[in-house]
Amino acid sequence: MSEPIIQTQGLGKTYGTQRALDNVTVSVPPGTIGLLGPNGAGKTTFLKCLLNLEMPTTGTAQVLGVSITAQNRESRERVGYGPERDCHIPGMAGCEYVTYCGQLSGMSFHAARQRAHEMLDLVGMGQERYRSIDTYSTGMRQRAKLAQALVHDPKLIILDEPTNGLDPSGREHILRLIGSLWKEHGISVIVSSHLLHDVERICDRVLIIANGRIVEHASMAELQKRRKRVVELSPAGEVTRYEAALRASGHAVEHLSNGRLRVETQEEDVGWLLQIMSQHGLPPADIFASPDSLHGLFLQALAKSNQPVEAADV
Ligand SMILES: Nc1ncnc2c1ncn2[C@@H]1O[C@H](COP(=O)(O)OP(=O)(O)OP(=O)(O)O)[C@@H](O)[C@H]1O
Repeated sequence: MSEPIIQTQGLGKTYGTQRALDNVTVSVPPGTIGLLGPNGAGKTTFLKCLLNLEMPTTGTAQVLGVSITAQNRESRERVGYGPERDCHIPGMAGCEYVTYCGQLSGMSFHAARQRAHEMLDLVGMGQERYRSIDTYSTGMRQRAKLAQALVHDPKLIILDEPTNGLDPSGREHILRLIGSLWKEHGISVIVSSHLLHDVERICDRVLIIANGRIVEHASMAELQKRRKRVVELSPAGEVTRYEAALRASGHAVEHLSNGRLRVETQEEDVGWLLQIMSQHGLPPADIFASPDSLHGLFLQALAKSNQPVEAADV
């Protein structure tokens, strides 16, 4: 198995009396990793501790095998960061800013300038790169932020809400790009997001954090295996007969207030349901099958942690 990109042992962070991170021990292999959790769960604190931007109160951690408290240039050269908030320098043009970030990470001016233009091309930024970032739209700022995270050719980039404020086509472009970084360039990505669908699309591994603790850490493949689909059945009449038939074949059935019957299954299709209906001579009914994937697992993980979830979090 490859070297973990992140390893933590009992990592904790307290602000005054607020425990933002609580005894986190985790080992994360390379790839595209989604960091999920509701507001205030501790995602940003976790990332900032890994980046040595916050000093943990307890525990230790290594990023790409290097202790986070070792203030060495090497770790800055190998890790890129796109923070949630704007981080540009007022008055600087996009290309000047990305070049400057490359220099801060140890590149010469000429190498940084060349690479800045390549990265601005990659994120889909055109001639706007010569304008002051102060005049940029939210989408353009997000692109500039991603370009600066990549400018020094890091082995790992850490992105906090990288698609915030992007319109659908901009979001699609950036998501595809982030999704390709590991597969095509060997750059691991840790992406913190509220958008479960985005994470599900581009990540091969998920960490869920709640109340400062990791409550789930699994590959997408493992999650797929655990995934349950929800099937709802809307019979035209004789609901009790459908219910009895489903129960007789060993299914737990929930009777919903809208008259539908709800069943959980691990089957990909509804052939099993059609078979039961046919065996019991039941007339056709409307069937609604929904893939209850990451969304359901997210809620289950949070329920275990007792962290309340706001509608906006899912
Ligand atoms: N500098 C700080 N001083 C005091 N409390 C803080 C500070 N930074 C974070 N916190 C608190 O620590 C907890 C975790 O915050 P954090 O920003 O890490 O959560 P998050 O999961 O990134 O949230 P969001 O999704 O809303 O950005 C919250 O209760 C927050 O209010």
